[in-house]
Amino acid sequence: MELISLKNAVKKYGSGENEVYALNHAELTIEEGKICVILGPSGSGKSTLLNMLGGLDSLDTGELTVAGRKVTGLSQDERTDYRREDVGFVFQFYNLIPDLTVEENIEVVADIADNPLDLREVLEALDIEKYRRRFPAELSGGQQQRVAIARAMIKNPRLLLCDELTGALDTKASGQVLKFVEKMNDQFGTTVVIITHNEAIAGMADQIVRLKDGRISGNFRNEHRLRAAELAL
Ligand SMILES: Nc1ncnc2c1ncn2[C@@H]1O[C@H](COP(=O)(O)OP(=O)(O)OP(=O)(O)O)[C@@H](O)[C@H]1O
Repeated sequence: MELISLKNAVKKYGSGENEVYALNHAELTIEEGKICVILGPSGSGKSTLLNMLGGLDSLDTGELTVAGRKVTGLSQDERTDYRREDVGFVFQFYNLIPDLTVEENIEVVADIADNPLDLREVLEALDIEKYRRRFPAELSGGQQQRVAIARAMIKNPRLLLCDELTGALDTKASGQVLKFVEKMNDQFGTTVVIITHNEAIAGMADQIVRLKDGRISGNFRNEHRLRAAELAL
């Protein structure tokens, strides 16, 4: 079943000579329960696309539907509801709250979720139970990213959006973090969209999308999907 449908998406920045099409009539569908990796050079529109999918920004023209909800045309408040209910975000730099413990970082999101997962289940799934009373600064980058994934997953989102989630990690920690992303997809059935510069990550995708100058320049089903543990990062 289709989770995401993006039709004729246009997003422009600037005007006159400085006008840039960050998305230029982009069309994309992503099936529920799949892992989709979006690749593209710097400036190709990856972050713009992710911001649209996550309801952080709105299109100039075109239509986005996620889980049957028409995201284009939602008011600011409705978009906030969409993000809160349906989308988990993971960014390159973890964005954890430094003064809260691991557990508290996750709980603050659980508290505003309509239908959160069980905290213990999420801590166990990401193998971070042992760090629950630590503060972010007491953890390695890879461990912090696992906490960030837990925080995104606790609300049981339909969609997990990951923006360069291994960009600040070494190869070993990157592999570990990707294994946990794959586990979220397996265990909770969450649809995952990963935006990255790293071509090797595409190996774990069911769907590989390439962006160039705001256009979808490639969109393939990956028939020979690798497990995250097999990636040559
Ligand atoms: N707020 C903005 N104001 C003006 N131009 C913008 C803005 N955001 C993005 N752009 C432009 O839109 C285009 C797409 O940018 P975007 O950040 O989506 O690309 P990207 O593929 O994510 O790049 P990177 O990999 O460097 O993050 C670029 O030309 C960028 O300069």
